[in-house]
Amino acid sequence: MEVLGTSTSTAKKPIVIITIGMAGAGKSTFVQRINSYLHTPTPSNPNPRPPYILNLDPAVTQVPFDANIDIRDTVDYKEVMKQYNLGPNGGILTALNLFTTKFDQVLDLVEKRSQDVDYIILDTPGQIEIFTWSASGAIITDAVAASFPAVIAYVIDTPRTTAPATFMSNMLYACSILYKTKLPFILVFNKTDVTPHDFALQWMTDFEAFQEALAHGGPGSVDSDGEPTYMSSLMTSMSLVLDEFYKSLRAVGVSSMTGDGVPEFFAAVEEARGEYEREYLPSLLKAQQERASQLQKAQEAAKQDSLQRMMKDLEVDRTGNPVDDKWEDDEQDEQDDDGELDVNIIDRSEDRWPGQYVDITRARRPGAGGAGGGGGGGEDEEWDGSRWARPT
Ligand SMILES: Nc1nc2c(ncn2[C@@H]2O[C@H](COP(=O)(O)OP(=O)(O)OP(=O)(O)O)[C@@H](O)[C@H]2O)c(=O)[nH]1
Repeated sequence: MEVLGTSTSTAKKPIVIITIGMAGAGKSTFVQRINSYLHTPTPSNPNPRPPYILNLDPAVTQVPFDANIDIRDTVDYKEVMKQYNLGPNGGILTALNLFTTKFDQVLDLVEKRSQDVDYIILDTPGQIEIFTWSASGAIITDAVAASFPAVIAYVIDTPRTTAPATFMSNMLYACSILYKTKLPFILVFNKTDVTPHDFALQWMTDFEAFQEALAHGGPGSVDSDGEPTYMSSLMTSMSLVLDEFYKSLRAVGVSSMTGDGVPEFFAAVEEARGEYEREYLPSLLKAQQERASQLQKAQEAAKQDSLQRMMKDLEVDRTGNPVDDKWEDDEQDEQDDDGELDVNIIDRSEDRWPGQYVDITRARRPGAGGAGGGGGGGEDEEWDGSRWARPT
C-alpha cells in the first residue's frame, strides 16, 4: 500500500543513517570511518556497495570523505552571512533553510540511486541545535524518514563525558532528540581508543552505580550539614527519568580513529531497521491516514457550509423579492424525500429538446403553467423548435 509516497515494504530500501552530535564529538571522522568500512570487502561481503553520502554542514572547510551531495555546492554560507548580515550560526541556519527549499530535488536524486546502495549517510552541521531544533532540520528528518527506513546515530565524545553531570546532560539532550524525531536511536560512544565506554554502559544499566557516581561527584554534592544539595537532588530525579529512556535505545562503543566497534555499529543499524518497520512506519502511516481523513472531513464540511450559505442567500432573495420567486409553486415537487432540491444539471453540449430548459433567469408570469414549470411553455406560447415564443 502506498500512502503519500511512503511504502510499507522497506525490505529492499537503503537505510538512512542521520549522524548527529555535539561540535567536536567526531561526526565527520565517524562518517569517514563507516564510509571506509562500507568500501572494504570482507569474506562475508566480498562485493560491498559504497554508501550514498550527504553533507549538510555548510560551514565545514574540509570533509574527510567524498559527499555525493554537498550543501556547499548549492549554498555559499559566507555569502549568506554577508547578504543577510548574519553571524556564523545565523549564516549556517539560513544556508540550511535555503538548502531545505530544494530538498525535494535531493530526495529525487537519492531515490534514483536507491537501488544501488544499502546505506545513505547524512553528516549534519557541527552546531547540533542548528539541525536538531530548527524547522529545516525537522523537515529534512521527516522527509527522509517518510521515504526510507531511518536511524539516528548520536555521536558522543566519550572522553569528555566521564563526569556524571556531563554524562547526564548529554543523555538528556539525546533523550530530547529521541522524543522529537521518534526514530530508532543509537548512542555511538566515540573515541573509545582514548577512553573505553564501559563506565557509560554501567551507568545506563545499573541505576545504583550511577547514583554512587553522582554522590561522589565531588564538592557541591552535599551541603555543610551533609545533606544532598539542590543540584544533587535534581540530578538524582533526572537520572530516574533517564532510566526509562535507556530502555528504548541501543549503545555501541566506536573508535573512528581505529575502526574498532564499527561492525557492532552496523549490527545495531540492522536492529534499528526492524524497529523502524515495527514501530515508526505504522505510526507514520496512521498519522498520514488520519491527516488524509481529516482533510476529507474538512473539505466535506466546507462544501456543506458553502451549500448552506448559498441556500440562505436564496432564502433572503426570495423573501425580499416575492414576485420574482421562480421556485415557489414547484418547491414541494422539486424536493425529494430528504427535503433536498431535486435540480437536474443540464449538459449544454447535448441536443436541445422541447421542455428541456428551465430558464430561471426569467420571472414566471403569475398564472402561467405548462411544461417546464419555469420561464417557458406558458399557455399562449409555442415551441418553435429552439425556444418557447408567443405566436406573432
Ligand atoms: N582519538 C580519537 N580522536 C577522534 C576520534 N574521532 C574523531 N576524533 C578527533 O576529534 C576531533 C573532532 O573530529 P570531527 O570529526 O571533526 O568532529 P565533528 O563532530 O565532525 O566536528 P564538527 O566539525 O565541529 O561538527 C578531530 O581532531 C578528530 O581527529 C576517535 O575515534 N579517536
